[in-house]
Amino acid sequence: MAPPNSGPALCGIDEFIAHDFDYVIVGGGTAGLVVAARLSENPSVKVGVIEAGANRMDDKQVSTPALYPTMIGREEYDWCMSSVPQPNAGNKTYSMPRGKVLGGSSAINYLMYVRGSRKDYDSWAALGNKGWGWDDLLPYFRKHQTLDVPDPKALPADKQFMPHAAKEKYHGVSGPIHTSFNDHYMPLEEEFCKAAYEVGRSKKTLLDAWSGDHMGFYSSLGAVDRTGDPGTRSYAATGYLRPNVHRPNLRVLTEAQATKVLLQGGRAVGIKFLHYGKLYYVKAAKEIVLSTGVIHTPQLLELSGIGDPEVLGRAGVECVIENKSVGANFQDHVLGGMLFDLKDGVLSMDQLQNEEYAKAQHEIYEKAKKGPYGNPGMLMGFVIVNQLSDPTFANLQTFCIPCQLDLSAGSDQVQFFSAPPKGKNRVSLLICLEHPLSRGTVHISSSDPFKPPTIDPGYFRHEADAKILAAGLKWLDLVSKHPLVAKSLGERIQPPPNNSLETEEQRVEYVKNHISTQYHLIGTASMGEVVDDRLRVIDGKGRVVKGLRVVDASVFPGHVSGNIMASTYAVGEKGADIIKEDDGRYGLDTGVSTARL
Ligand SMILES: Cc1cc2nc3c(=O)[nH]c(=O)nc-3n(C[C@H](O)[C@H](O)[C@H](O)COP(=O)(O)OP(=O)(O)OC[C@H]3O[C@@H](n4cnc5c(N)ncnc54)[C@H](O)[C@@H]3O)c2cc1C
Repeated sequence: MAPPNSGPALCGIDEFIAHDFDYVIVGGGTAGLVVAARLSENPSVKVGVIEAGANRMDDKQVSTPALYPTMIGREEYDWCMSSVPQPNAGNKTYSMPRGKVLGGSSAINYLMYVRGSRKDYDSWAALGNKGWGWDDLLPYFRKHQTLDVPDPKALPADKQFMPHAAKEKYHGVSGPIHTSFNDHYMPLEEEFCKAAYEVGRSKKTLLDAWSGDHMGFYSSLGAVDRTGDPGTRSYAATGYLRPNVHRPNLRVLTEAQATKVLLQGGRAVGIKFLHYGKLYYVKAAKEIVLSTGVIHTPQLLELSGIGDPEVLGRAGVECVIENKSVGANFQDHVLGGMLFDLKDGVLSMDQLQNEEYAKAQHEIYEKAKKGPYGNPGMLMGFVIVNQLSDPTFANLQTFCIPCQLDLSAGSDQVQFFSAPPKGKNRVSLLICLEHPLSRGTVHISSSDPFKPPTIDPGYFRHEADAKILAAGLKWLDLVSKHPLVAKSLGERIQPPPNNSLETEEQRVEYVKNHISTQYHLIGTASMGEVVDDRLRVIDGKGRVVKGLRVVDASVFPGHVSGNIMASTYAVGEKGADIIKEDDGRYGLDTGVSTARL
């Protein structure tokens, strides 16, 4: 039985401003709620959280796993931001969905629970960020996770399809975020998996895709709870806040937007924020922790006078602390691929367009929390294209998602999820660039905190990125022609059949004009540049700004292969342990060494 979705910690404005906080966390999202939960474990430490979105823990759009597309582009859930036109990607502007709700992007994301490869994190450490390699982070991956162990009888016979997790070594058994394998999938997913192994000539020894080696193809874990609150999304609000809403030393204010970090003598002392049209201030005796995510963290730093003097000057903000790296190093995973009609009788999630089928499945979900509504698409894999072959380091991720995802409208997320023509069942075969060489920026263009920052993802700024994605498209074309997959496919809808993929030039041209974001933004307050390896904000000369840290996905210094929610939780957990260690009030047994093993 899940605990209640509200409690004293979720308070109103009068109570919030009446508190004296040690720590104020700005952004009650994926990482922010991890930090809030961990710091408030000590009852004598007072923690406040300011979140712009609302508490939607009671909302079925959030809790029903397969309803994720219905939240994109709606202001109750999504910040609804867009990029500037991308000259190397069809000159289009691209939607940049971000969760504006308690739990942040973990409340609206696609729930895929993936970890990068060992080498991804070892590269962070190799850049000089001490303590951020794979071996350092593994305890924090385990600490945030509960692996809901599936009933072996319910699993497919093919162990490659759902690699049995070696839970003792790589997985947590009592962390706040539940992860599980799907208990409903389409036969086509299993066949795609087998075909991809044959085409990819990958090794077949995948033991555990969460062990720092995820090469291969499989149905992934998802952040779906199958034991505590079965069939529902497990996310930062349900995992890290819900069990702690009774804590007297934790207060969370929702629908409050921070507009500035208050600095006094070079030290962060408080936050200015707006709540229902009224301005307020709140102080932090110890620290301010920015966890507002990859777009809003650089925005808040810049609005507060921390950044590149030229950028700040153009926006009419006085530079107080110079650091030219704020808002730079933006990276995203770019998604391309193909769309096929399925042959008559082969079903996909698009069948949910059929009212009768949808009603029947909805009833099954309501009663048993099973069926397509409780099981978002999870079939994925990691591939290496030959020109960049390092056997441990995937440069492409692939997906077989049993529904239409319209890449011809990939710049507009609402259209991307549009339904196929009535009666059609479709499948999307996707390929995603994992380690882009292109870099983008996120900067303010005005001192108005309510004007969204200028987001320039820099898609395909580096020509090699389009070539790697195009090589992935060629690989995907081969998988689609493998007899195991081809037997279910009807007409190729995208690229249209007359759009040849024979030459590299044709493939590059195609991918440049048919991409979507995979929503894996990172890097705008990069470790080593904007924060040090203890996540303290630094100036351009490496000097620490007292009382101010960043803990969210903006601190990732380089990209990881795979979806990044799990890495963000791990960064949140490790960030919290670092803060505890520096605080000195948590006792010896709550430091880094105690991450549960
Ligand atoms: C649509 C979508 C699908 C995705 N799918 C997957 C997936 O399947 N698997 C996966 O691993 N990853 C996925 N991701 C990525 C992953 O969810 C994010 O990278 C991660 O959750 C980011 O965490 P964060 O803590 O950095 O930011 P967020 O979780 O976005 O948290 C930031 C919080 O700060 C709040 N905030 C911002 N500005 C202010 C302000 N000024 N004042 C107060 N509050 C503010 C926001 O409202 C938000 O709650 C997806 C992301 C999206 C958007």
